[in-house]
Amino acid sequence: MFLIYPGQCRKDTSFNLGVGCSLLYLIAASKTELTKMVELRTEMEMLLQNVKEDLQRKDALHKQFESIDTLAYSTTDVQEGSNFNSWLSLQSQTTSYVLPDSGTITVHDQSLKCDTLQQDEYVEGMGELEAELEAELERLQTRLDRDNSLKHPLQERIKVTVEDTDSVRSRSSSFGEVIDLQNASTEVHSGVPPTELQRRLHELLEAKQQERIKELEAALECAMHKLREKEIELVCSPPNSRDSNCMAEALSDSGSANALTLDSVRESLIRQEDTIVFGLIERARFPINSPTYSASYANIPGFTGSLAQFVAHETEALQAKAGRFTNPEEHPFFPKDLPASVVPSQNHTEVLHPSAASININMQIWDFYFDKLLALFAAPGDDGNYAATAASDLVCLQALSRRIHYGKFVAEVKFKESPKEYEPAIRAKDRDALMKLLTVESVEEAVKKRVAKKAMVFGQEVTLNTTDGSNGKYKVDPSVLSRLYEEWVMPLTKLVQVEYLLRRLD
Ligand SMILES: C=C(O[C@@H]1C=C(C(=O)O)C=C[C@H]1O)C(=O)O
Repeated sequence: MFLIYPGQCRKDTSFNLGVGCSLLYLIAASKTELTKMVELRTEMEMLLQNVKEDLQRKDALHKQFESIDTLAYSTTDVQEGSNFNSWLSLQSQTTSYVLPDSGTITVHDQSLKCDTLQQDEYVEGMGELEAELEAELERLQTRLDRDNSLKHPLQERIKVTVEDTDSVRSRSSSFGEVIDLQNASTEVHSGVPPTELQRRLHELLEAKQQERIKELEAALECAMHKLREKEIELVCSPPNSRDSNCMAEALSDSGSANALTLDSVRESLIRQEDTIVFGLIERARFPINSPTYSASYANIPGFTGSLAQFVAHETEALQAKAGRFTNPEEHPFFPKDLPASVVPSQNHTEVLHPSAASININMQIWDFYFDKLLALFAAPGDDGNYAATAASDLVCLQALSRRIHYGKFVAEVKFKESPKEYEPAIRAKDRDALMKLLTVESVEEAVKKRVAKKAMVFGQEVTLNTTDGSNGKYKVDPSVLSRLYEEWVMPLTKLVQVEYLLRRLD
């Protein structure tokens, strides 16, 4: 059984009222919060929608860029290219930021999950993207402006060149274009394109230059030809070349031994170079023809030796009878058993000391000629012309022998010019000292160069279809001549000089 007091009943009622009010307040507060949340969500949705639209716009722009990138980047420098690349990478980064299902409500749902930091980065990325895009657009515009303005200066340049070049101006009209200098810019602009004008101008200048080059080449060839003629004149006409007798050359007009000078002796040596060069050229007509030098091949009755030896021996025997070796300039290769001269004796001027007759180094000459020199200028092979080959060899050998033994005359002149210098070394039989005294290196250098040149001049293949008459081929390699003189002719000439001087005071 419950007993209800009137005071207790009032208390309960007011408590219930309080709770009810609190609940109402809470409901109202919750509603406000809910409204705020809905507003926030709407704002976020709008924001994302804007971003999405922005991206779509920029995507479209990007595609536009790509379609014109050939134009834009053909003249773009590296920096611009790298800027654009960085713009693209930024764009792709940003795109990937919102890519999953962009354009659907999922974006919104996902965006709603994004924290504040992500949103800040996103907005920042978009700002950069916009800035980059603007920059690219500006660059593109500038490039287009530049391309337009380029045409004008080019025309100006052409105009100036045309004004400056009278001959070119006259030729320009020959192309059917009239370039009016007052209205040049407008005419050129509306007429022939500047690049075409430039190309033609270039062609004209090139043609003119080619013409000039041809003129100069012709003049050069002419000068070379004249030079060559002069060279041949000089080389082929040494002084005192009228007489084939070397002594006669060296003794000059007076014909006395005292008329022999170092200059005249050297002139004679120069003349003898010609004989040697021609001798080698003649021998070079034949290949080596090695049977010529084989004793077993020759098998000549009553003679032991090769065909070359046989020919030399028999030729010398005949020439001895004809008086050849009564001349102090001549030295036989086979002096043993030489027949005496059968011709009236010639009055050879006695220039040399009588002991000179005992000097004959032909064996050394024979050896270096067959063992070393021949293979340097005669082609390998065998054409069967052994007799002619042997005769050619003898001509060379005799020319070399004459030249080398001419050292006796050189030594005599040198001794006569300064006997006091030579006498001590002669008495002391000091070969080295004598060799030093008689050696003149500068003369030797000149000799080597000259004989090589003679090989070029005398031994060139002469043709009619080249301007200078030569095709650059030589019958004997010029370097063989300088080597012949350097290694054998001059050293042996000096050896003869030393030998002569050693006997000079006997
Ligand atoms: C023949 C001379 O003597 C020496 C020998 C030379 C030669 O054989 O060509 C050249 C110079 C000299 O060293 C000379 O002085 O002319």
